[in-house]
Amino acid sequence: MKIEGVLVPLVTPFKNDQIDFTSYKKMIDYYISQGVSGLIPLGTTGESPTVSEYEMEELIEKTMEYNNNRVPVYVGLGGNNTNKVIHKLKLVEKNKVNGILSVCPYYNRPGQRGIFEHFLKISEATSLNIIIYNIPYRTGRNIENETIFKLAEIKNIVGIKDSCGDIKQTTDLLLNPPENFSILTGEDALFYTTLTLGGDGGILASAHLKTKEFIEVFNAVKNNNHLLALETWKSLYSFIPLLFEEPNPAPIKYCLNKLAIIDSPEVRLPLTEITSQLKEKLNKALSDC
Ligand SMILES: O=C(O)C1=N[C@H](C(=O)O)C[C@H](O)C1
Repeated sequence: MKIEGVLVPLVTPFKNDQIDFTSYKKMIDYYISQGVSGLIPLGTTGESPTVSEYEMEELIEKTMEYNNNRVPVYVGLGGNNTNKVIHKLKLVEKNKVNGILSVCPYYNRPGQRGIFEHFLKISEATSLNIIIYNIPYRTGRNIENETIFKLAEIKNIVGIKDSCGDIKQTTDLLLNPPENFSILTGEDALFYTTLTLGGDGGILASAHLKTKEFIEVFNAVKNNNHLLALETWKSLYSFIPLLFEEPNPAPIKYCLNKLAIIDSPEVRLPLTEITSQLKEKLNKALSDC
């Protein structure tokens, strides 16, 4: 079954450096009420690099408890040590998640064969569905379309979160979509473009804000109402870059705190609070939220 629509890679709210589960439950209830198609804890936006294994287990359990089978849940689980990722699978499989979002190995910069073998070994170690995550500007490595086509033939590799940063590569993939394989953008500014080229949706940090508008763009394109889709997209297009002007998710957490959705905007080092200049810009942008 295709994964489609707007999926939110949930921030992990902290308060005094502890996970703030009260805010987290409020977020989950809020985004489900807005009509999102899925939740993704422990993505980049969830500050996965600075969440401990113990916190990860608790966060997944609480996600499933608060979600209560309302929408699909895909957990961010990736790394650059294949055996370590496989070891961590056990922490995820205890819960009835729909699958994992697994980032291309980073820092050790494997070749295409290594990238393929990495995901093949993970796919053989679990029955969970896997969405592969291609984001060269973070990992230092691009998963080429040729590798994606080979990975798409593996039964439980069910889709890709495409942040390849190359519109030709993205277009070539979208115009030659593998069968039973969902193509979701992770490049927020390309959400509308991805949909018009036949993409299935997006995993969008920016959809923490103006969530209904993102969903309206998706629904309008699916209903071939491109006038409405484009008009709605124009209202979002200038807002999105503000949320990435400083390292994600600090700008988003600032906005969620201003909107009283989370109790604190704190992030964990090496991420830091946003500058007063960006706060001013976001306050202006939020005034019409
Ligand atoms: O956490 C995610 O998933 C996403 N992370 C991207 C990033 O921060 O590079 C942005 C995208 O919206 C989703």
